[in-house]
Amino acid sequence: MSARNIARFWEWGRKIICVGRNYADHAIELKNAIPSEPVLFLKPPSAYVTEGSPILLPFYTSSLHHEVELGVLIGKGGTDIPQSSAMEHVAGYVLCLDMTARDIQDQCKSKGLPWTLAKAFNTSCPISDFIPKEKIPDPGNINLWLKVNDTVKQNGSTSQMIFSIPYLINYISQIISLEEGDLILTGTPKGVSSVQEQDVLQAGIDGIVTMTFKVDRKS
Ligand SMILES: O=C([O-])CC(=O)C(=O)O
Ligand SMILES: [Mg+2]
Repeated sequence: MSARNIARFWEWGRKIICVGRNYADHAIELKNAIPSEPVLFLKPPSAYVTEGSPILLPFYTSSLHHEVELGVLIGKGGTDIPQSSAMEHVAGYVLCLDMTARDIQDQCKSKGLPWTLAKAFNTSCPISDFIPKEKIPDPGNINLWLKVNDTVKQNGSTSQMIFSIPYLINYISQIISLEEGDLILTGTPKGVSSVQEQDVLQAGIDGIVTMTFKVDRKS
């Protein structure tokens, strides 16, 4: 069997672990408390979508939001990974969108129900090309941006994260063992807003990567 290619990790069927409220400015814009420990939720691998395919509006939402996030790709698995060696477990990065049915999430929050319908639907995790680790020497200080139809909506630095990447790898791996090919979405800065059918979303990491996705409705 030929060696698997980490650059096509989304085909491996591994976990997508998402961190919520990791930027104070975004927690505040949605009137959430600033967390004292990371807020975690999951997306299934069927949430992945790559450039060339559209983001599909779920039929049950009227408020689909974009959230641009840095994705950290695990290259070496582990349990109880110490912060001091956490970065040795990283293979690289991807730019991600944590697409969120905000109206459904609000309903789930008020009813005390899980966020699965709001966060885990097909195409809820658009991703860029794989970015090898060496291309981002300091992932704690890069700029993420997102435009909807050429209007800038989000523009924030990963230096604003409440919980750093080593902290998140240590915290998550004490609860959910990490495996090669798992992806951690590290949360979104402020500026989330709703998108409509036929909108074009462009996102990037300054100097590193850009990606473009169209929003469509399932035919
Ligand atoms: O706002 C949310 O839904 C939580 C979240 O995913 C984030 O902060 O990135
Ligand atoms: Mg998010």
